[in-house]
Amino acid sequence: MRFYKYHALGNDYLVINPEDLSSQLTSEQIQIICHRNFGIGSDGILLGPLPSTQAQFGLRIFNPDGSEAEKSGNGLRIFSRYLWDTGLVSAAPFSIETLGGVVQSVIQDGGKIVQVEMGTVSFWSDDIPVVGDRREVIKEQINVGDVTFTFCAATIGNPHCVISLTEVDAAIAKKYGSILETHPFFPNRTNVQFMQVLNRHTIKIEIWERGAGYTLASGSSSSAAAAVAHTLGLCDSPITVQMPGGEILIQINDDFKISMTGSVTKVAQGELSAELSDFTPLHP
Ligand SMILES: N[C@@H](CCC[C@H](N)C(=O)O)C(=O)O
Repeated sequence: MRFYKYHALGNDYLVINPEDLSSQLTSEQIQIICHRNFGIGSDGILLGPLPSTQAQFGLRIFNPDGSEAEKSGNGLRIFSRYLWDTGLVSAAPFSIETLGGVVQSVIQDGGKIVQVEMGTVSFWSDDIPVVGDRREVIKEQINVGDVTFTFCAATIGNPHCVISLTEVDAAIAKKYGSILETHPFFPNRTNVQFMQVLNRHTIKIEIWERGAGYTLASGSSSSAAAAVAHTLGLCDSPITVQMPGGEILIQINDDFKISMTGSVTKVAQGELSAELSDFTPLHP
């Protein structure tokens, strides 16, 4: 089975073309392939191009724990670059259908930069989802052990919990991320961002991803956090999102439509050993 490995600001994905699969990928296979020791190692798998009646291409996105994500901003930039590298698209905009909706991509700088129209951010509880009465989830309280955070929740197709603090670092994301990811407020779990506003056009985020854990960058997290900063009146579009892996530019229009621009880097391509698919580690 062929794979193509790319990273987007250190958030790495494997592209697998369904034409190279003899059968559906199982959750266990996804977990092994993504495992940093027992497999190739990645923050997820992009399965495509798939047929679509809504867009030129279809895409399915899987997290390293085997769960399926509705959307992935870095994943969409990487998949767009794969389509460019394989000659399936040109410089003209093209559409991709995901579980979280249809997006439009434009290749820039020979594939090194990709701009994606990510769709519209919603803060409504029934869209995200968040339990409780239907409302926009803005500046609510959430208890994590003996700590209470003020958070906002948003969706850009996948769920996000955004916590604004005066200072953020990797340690706080790693300490509280997994508890917030699986908090009962979020029936489908959630991605988590700890956000520090640096100025009216710049934020810094530390990320704990649903089904992936701590990652160096996230496009959908950047979209959600920037939208929260904007709706709280703390930032104005365009917003540069600083992450450990690098920066993404987020533009927000008056209807909260999000445009995301960021880099993509090709890492490798190769063949997955048949032996790997048969391997079942004791503790994956
Ligand atoms: N890294 C991605 C997010 C991938 C999906 C996320 N883990 C989820 O389950 O929603 C990004 O760049 O958006």
